[in-house]
Amino acid sequence: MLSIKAESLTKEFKVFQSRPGLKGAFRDLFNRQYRVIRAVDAIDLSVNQGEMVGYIGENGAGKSTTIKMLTGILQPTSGQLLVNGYDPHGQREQFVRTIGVVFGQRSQLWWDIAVQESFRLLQKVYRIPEQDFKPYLDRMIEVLNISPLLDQPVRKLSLGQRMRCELAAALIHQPALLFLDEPTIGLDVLVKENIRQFLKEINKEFGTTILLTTHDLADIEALCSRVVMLDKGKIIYDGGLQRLRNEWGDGKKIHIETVDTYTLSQLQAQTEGMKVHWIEEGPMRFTAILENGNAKVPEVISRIVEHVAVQEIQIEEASTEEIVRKIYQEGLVHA
Ligand SMILES: Nc1ncnc2c1ncn2[C@@H]1O[C@H](COP(=O)(O)OP(=O)(O)OP(=O)(O)O)[C@@H](O)[C@H]1O
Repeated sequence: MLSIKAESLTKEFKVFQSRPGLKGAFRDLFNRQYRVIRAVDAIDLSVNQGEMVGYIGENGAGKSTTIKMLTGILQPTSGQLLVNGYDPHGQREQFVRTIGVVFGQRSQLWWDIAVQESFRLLQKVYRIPEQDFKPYLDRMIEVLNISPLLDQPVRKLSLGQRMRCELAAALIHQPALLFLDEPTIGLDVLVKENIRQFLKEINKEFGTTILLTTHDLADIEALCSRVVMLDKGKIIYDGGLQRLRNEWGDGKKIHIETVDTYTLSQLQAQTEGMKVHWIEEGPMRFTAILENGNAKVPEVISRIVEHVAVQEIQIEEASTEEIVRKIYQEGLVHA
């Protein structure tokens, strides 16, 4: 079953443009001029139930605008959109019961009341029967380790504590789809790791679909097997994290330490016909740089170990962060 189905989804904003000078301001009074910004430009996106998808892009790429349409906050300018089988904007009331939302900067908990009171209020908002509410909430409290925080007002919590409570609040009605916008921003390493672990668990146990928007690519690496990359309102990559690495992560390096002394040409000879560039790092240390998906690491290694006495081998892969930076710099469509 599809959680999200978007076809040619587009959002345009009309932005008022003022003319310079006093004369311009006067003319603006009678005849306003607008410029149209296409924040999201005819995107097609299908997400299956249970998938964990990373939605990434530079500032202003159109991520928030997409999420706002997917959560029903904004009405699309054009295109088709079904989320959990609903039109998010048109059928908002039924639709919101099927999603959970965590927007890093905004809270859905009431600031001045104790956390558990917020949970109770949300139970009423979503009309969750007590027999469903209690055991599930107890489970969240345990896994997220928020029991000591329940009787504290939200304003007294640290960011990491609040984030864990936000997650419990977003999941209190057991939504099929969870939207996360920068869920680990500003958190320390340990809390980040706990939250990632928790998200993996709920995805596995309840089959919750997760759409994650983040600038922290470590979140994506830890959680998502699929990445959708947006640039100027268009999807420029939609596929596996591994494919992204294979296609863009050129410069994959193999560091080799040999037992005996070899010349550079002896090593070069082993990978003849392959797109491998060799560098001599020291008397018995060499580096092979593999070109973009053409030369495969296992094949290079097996050719080397057949004829060269090797002491140590180390493989260095480009990080997702480097790959993404490169894609934006080169501005090429590889998908
Ligand atoms: N309400 C609005 N009115 C006019 N323009 C808008 C509005 N909201 C967004 N935009 C414009 O649409 C484009 C996409 O913005 P959006 O906030 O979706 O990007 P983003 O990828 O979420 O960026 P960031 O990572 O900075 O949050 C930008 O050019 C932005 O200025």
